[in-house]
Amino acid sequence: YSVAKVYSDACEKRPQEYWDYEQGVTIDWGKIYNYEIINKIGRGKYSEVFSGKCVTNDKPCVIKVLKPVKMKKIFRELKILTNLTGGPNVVALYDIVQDKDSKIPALIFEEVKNVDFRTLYPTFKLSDIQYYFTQLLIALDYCHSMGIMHRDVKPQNVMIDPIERKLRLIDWGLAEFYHPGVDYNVRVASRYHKGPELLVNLNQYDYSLDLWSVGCMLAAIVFKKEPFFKGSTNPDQLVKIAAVLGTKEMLQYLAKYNLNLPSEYDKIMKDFTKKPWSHFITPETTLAVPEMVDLIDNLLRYDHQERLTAKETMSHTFFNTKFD
Ligand SMILES: CN1CCn2c1nc1c(Br)c(Br)c(Br)c(Br)c12
Ligand code: NA
Repeated sequence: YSVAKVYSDACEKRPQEYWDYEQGVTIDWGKIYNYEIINKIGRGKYSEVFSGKCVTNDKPCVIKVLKPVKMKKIFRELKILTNLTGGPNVVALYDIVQDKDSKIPALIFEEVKNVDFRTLYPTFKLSDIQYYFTQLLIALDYCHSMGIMHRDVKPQNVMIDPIERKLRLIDWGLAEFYHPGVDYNVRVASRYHKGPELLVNLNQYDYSLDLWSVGCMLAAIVFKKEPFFKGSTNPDQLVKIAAVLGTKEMLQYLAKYNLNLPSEYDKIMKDFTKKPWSHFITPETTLAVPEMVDLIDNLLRYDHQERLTAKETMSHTFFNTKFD
């Protein structure tokens, strides 16, 4: 049994309609003819994404056309977006429109002039990491305080406009409301950013899952290894984690939560010694200052209960040190 260290009562202290999306969501549908599609900018498992324009005010927008999935999942994303929109560094939802014949909802968002992370991150100095990761942590502490885990934190879901120094957390399609004692689906997040709890079927996870993903993002930038844990399959993802954090330490983690290593690991798990973080430092990893390494060490923990919370992370010495 595991309960979140923080914000464990965020949902129960709010009225049922705040978190109960099963009853359906009253949608104040906008008008689809108010929006013009300009270009396709992306496509995922659950949606196609376009740059667009709002014809009434000529403002640019992003149009996320949902692929037909269970209405319950659509209601969940809509409920979460309406609860969070307007919050710090959460992508603003402008409108919800329905394609008249297909009846599929399309979400209209504020536009962020995003620069792809593969181009942007290598330009980061320590002060940029301090600034942008503070903005990301502000968004995460906010959504956690609102009883919501994002569950898909990764560079592709963190839009950054370096000109305006604007950061927005996007794609709340996998986000979920946190309730103590609930067994959650472990098939969430994207492989390279999946926390160990998802890979060992620890279903009672919480907001701390998002902080594992933040740790993966920081380690990839600082140790110049994108992604930091590159598993070829979900089971291999845990092997890649154990190769760094150690196999004995993993077994101690499993024992704490009375979990057995799922059988798919029998043939692939090896007996790895825990690597010191210095193992990843080279003459090129100039960003790997002691304060950063200590921060990464306190995020990339097997045990989700040991990880820093979003608020604790913002108070870590790394964010309170002046780097030249
Ligand atoms: C695949 N790409 C590239 C840029 N971009 C993509 N998906 C986006 C979504 Br969903 C939103 Br909401 C916003 Br805002 C931006 Br910008 C997005
Ligand atoms: Na989105």
